[in-house]
Amino acid sequence: MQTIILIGFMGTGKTTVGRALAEKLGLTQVDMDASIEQREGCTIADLFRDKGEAYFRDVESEVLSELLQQDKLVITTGGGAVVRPANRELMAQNGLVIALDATEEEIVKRVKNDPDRPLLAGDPAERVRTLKKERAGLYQFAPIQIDTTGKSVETILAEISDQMVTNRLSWGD
Ligand SMILES: Nc1ncnc2c1ncn2[C@@H]1O[C@H](COP(=O)(O)OP(=O)(O)O)[C@@H](O)[C@H]1O
Ligand SMILES: O=C(O)C1=C[C@@H](OP(=O)(O)O)[C@@H](O)[C@H](O)C1
Ligand SMILES: [Mg+2]
Repeated sequence: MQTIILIGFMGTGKTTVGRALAEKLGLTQVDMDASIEQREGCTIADLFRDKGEAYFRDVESEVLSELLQQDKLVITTGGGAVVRPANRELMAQNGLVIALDATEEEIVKRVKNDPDRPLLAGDPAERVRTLKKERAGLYQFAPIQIDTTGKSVETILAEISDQMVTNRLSWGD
């Protein structure tokens, strides 16, 4: 079984759907943000505050390349892991990439009361609108694209399976 990588903007459900997908396929889920927090011994919010975003991006890239050396994982990335072209290339070459999306309104509804996303601090609706525009296109390299708006996790898993068949993709041996 090859490694599966979930990408998508913040709040599109990568961590949540990845957990269910790993359970369904009998794989281990590794959430990159959780790995970074464990490695650095602090929360993502603390890391941004104390060391800055550039430092976070360096750790994120290291964690990604280490995880991609293993098979049989479901890796749930942070929404900005696709910003560096080298990371996108690594993902495309070393796993099956699934992109999740949702409307701005749905994302804001899901994350507005969550203090754990430093890039959405202040006015979450404005931050989502601006950042989502800035990052438009960076998630398009995934062969599977799922709009999660208004859908249950079960429906999302079913749509992933449907697209696997339609696009003649395999989970690997
Ligand atoms: N399909 C869904 N429908 C409604 N709420 C969802 C859905 N998927 C995730 N959520 C909720 O949205 C929030 C963000 O989900 P999360 O999995 O952390 O997203 P990501 O990892 O992409 O930032 C969580 O509170 C989660 O419970
Ligand atoms: O989009 C981003 O730049 C980020 C997304 C977050 O992960 P989620 O997408 O799981 O919220 C987390 O990695 C960090 O706050 C930065
Ligand atoms: Mg997440």
